[in-house]
Amino acid sequence: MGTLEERITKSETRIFKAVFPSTTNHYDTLFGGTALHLMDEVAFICATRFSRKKVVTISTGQIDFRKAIPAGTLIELVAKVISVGRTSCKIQVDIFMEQMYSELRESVVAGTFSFVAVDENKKPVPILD
Ligand SMILES: CCCCCCCCCCCCCCCC(=O)SCCNC(=O)CCNC(=O)[C@H](O)C(C)(C)COP(=O)(O)OP(=O)(O)OC[C@H]1O[C@@H](n2cnc3c(N)ncnc32)[C@H](O)[C@@H]1OP(=O)(O)O
Repeated sequence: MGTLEERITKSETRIFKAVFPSTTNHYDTLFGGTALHLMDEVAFICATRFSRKKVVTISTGQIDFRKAIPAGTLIELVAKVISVGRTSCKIQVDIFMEQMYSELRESVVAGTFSFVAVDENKKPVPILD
């Protein structure tokens, strides 16, 4: 099991994607709904790896789209547990954009997602045993 800090470190979750035209809008930048979908997915994986329990999304915090993400770039989503309650945990998700053919990398989107651990009757249970 390990300490709380070890669990948080171990559950940090990263996903890379290439931004292809199939995921972009009429401005040729990543569709916001696609970004939200990917953020919820990586946050869900992080919360699941942290708790190793069934979790559901209870809320999202403010999501800041600081820069548009053009087609033809790479993105990395990084999810990390930032707070732990009795039945819930909050996950910070950052999206970093990278150029394909240079080392340029910058933080472009950030937000938080909260999850609650639930039992088979969908009732909240402790997030950690
Ligand atoms: C195009 C290709 C498609 C491909 C496809 C791939 C899909 C790739 C996507 C993957 C993504 C996966 C994501 C899956 C996860 C869902 O999809 S879940 C679906 C959406 N979520 C739901 O339906 C949940 C609905 N809500 C509920 O069922 C109930 O509110 C819950 C969660 C069981 C909680 O019940 P409750 O009685 O309200 O709980 P209560 O005891 O009051 O509070 C429980 C905890 O929540 C906290 N809480 C309550 N309200 C809030 C709030 N507003 N904010 C923060 N914390 C709160 C409380 O403080 C408490 O925390 P602790 O202090 O114990 O730590």
